[in-house]
Amino acid sequence: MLHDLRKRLFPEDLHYRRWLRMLRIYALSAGLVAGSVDLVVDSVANGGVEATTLLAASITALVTILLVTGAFLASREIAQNNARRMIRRLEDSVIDGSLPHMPSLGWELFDRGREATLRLLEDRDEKIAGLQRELEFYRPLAEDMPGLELLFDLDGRLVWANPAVHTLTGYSAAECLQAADPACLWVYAKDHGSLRAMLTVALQGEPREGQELRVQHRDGTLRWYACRWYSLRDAQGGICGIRMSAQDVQARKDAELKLLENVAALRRAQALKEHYLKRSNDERMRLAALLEMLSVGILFVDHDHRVVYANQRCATMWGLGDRNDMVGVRDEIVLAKTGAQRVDNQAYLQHVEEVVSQQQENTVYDIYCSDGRVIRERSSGVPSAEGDMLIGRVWIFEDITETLQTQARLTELAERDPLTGLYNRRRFHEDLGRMLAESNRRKEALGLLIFDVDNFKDINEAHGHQSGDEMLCALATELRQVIRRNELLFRLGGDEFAILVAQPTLESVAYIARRVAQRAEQLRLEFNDETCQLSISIGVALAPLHAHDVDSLVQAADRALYQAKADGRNCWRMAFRWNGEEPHVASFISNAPETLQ
Ligand SMILES: Nc1nc2c(ncn2[C@@H]2O[C@H](COP(=O)(O)OP(=O)(O)OP(=O)(O)O)[C@@H](O)[C@H]2O)c(=O)[nH]1
Repeated sequence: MLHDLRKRLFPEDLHYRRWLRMLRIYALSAGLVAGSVDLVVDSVANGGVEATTLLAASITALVTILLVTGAFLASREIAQNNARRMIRRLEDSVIDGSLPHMPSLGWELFDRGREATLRLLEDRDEKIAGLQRELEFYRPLAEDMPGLELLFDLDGRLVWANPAVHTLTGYSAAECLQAADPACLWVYAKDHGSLRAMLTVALQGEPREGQELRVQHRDGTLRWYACRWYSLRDAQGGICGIRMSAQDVQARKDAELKLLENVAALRRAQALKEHYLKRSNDERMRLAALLEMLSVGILFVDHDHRVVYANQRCATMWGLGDRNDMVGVRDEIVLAKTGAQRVDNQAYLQHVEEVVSQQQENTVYDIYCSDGRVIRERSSGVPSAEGDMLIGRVWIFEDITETLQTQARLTELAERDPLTGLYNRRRFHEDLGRMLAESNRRKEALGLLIFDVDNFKDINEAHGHQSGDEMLCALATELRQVIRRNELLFRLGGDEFAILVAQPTLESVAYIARRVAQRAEQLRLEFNDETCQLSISIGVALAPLHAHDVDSLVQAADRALYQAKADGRNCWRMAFRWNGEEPHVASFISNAPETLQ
């Protein structure tokens, strides 16, 4: 049995011999103990113990104790050596991954330990096999990852790279592993520092996400990658390596770049828009201030017929209160509210209807108000910025009452003779042209009487210029009373006057000439207690009887007047009938009206 045990557990003889030697020592010790005990027993049985016997027995016992102690120590060393040897075998088997040859020692304690160890090892093998299967399962996943997958050890050395590294960088996994600085083999030079910083942080157990760097392919092209760093931990939780997982984000980078460009373009556009908006607002404020300062009322109505803008002048002009209250109100409401102020509201509404429906441009319409005001209205369509449509209509209201009054006064001044208050030569020519045209159009006659005070120079010289003025004024006043509704009296200048007669007959103008001459003759004025009297000479011409146009009609009347002067004054003469030749002056005198017939 010992031999078998030796062969199974200790192939070397050294330990066996030591063990055998120990057994012999035990046997010898047992013999010595038995001999000494036998000697002492014999001595006791023989009736006494001799000193020599006792000494011999004592020495024998002492030797026996020493032998047993030595055997015990030797067997303990052997046991320890055997245990160490088994442990070494276990360690070896753990290292090379094989189950150790552990035969039974035949001792219960050792065998229990052996069986427990074998169970542990079998468990370990099963786990290893399981891990192996898992590894085989996951390996394709790791190797087929589309991005870069790299493993670094704790010294930052690359220990594994997935096959995709070849496609993505142009360097094979083997080339990467052999390179002195494999990561920097294909990381863009400007990003080497970033990569080292990321690796350092990851090795410190603080991996970060979202860091990006550029990978430069062997062919020189650059692409952006997003890196994720993971700490690989062992069973005790300590960091045993670093995994870097990098995904191509070039498309996202391109999109981001495009987005940034678009955002920049948008910002520029926004800034430009704000700039123009500010300018537009400034412009609007300036325009609003300008519109408020204008003396005209301004009303803008959009194409939906609602008031969009009205200045305060407009609101005040039409008695509509605050201009802001007008905004948003329909134009028909505004027209209705202001209708009572217009003399002929119906005509105005019709005008507005025509202007709006026919989209008339730059129309002018004078609105006569019941309070005496005259408001001139102008309107025009407002085109859109594109110019393809009208966005509304602007109405401008100008109170021209004062203007018209001033104009009337100026016209009066320009057309009136300041001395006598009669219409002057300018107005005479205007009215003559207008009435002659009207007469021609209606195929009616027009009569012209031109008369001159006889020897007025003498009156001036005799009584003074002032007296001459007074005489002229008195004559004008007198003749005003003679003039009828269809007759107009003018002072042509100096002592010369004229009368225009609408729709005359030869009889009627003769009658007027007589009447005028008589009233002039009857006029009496006192100068320096001296009664003064005057007479006039009259030239008469009719259109179209004696002339067809203004100049020839005046000329005919002038010639008749000249004839009256030549015939001794204080008479009237009529031009000859016009027969296409030079008109001849009639030789009728004022006190012979019957000869007209
Ligand atoms: N007082 C006064 N005299 C005027 C005015 N305008 C012109 N005269 C004068 O009127 C006179 C007109 O004279 P004439 O018409 O040429 O001659 P006349 O003396 O009237 O003689 P006949 O016309 O030939 O009958 C001139 O002496 C002018 O100086 C005026 O406004 N006031």
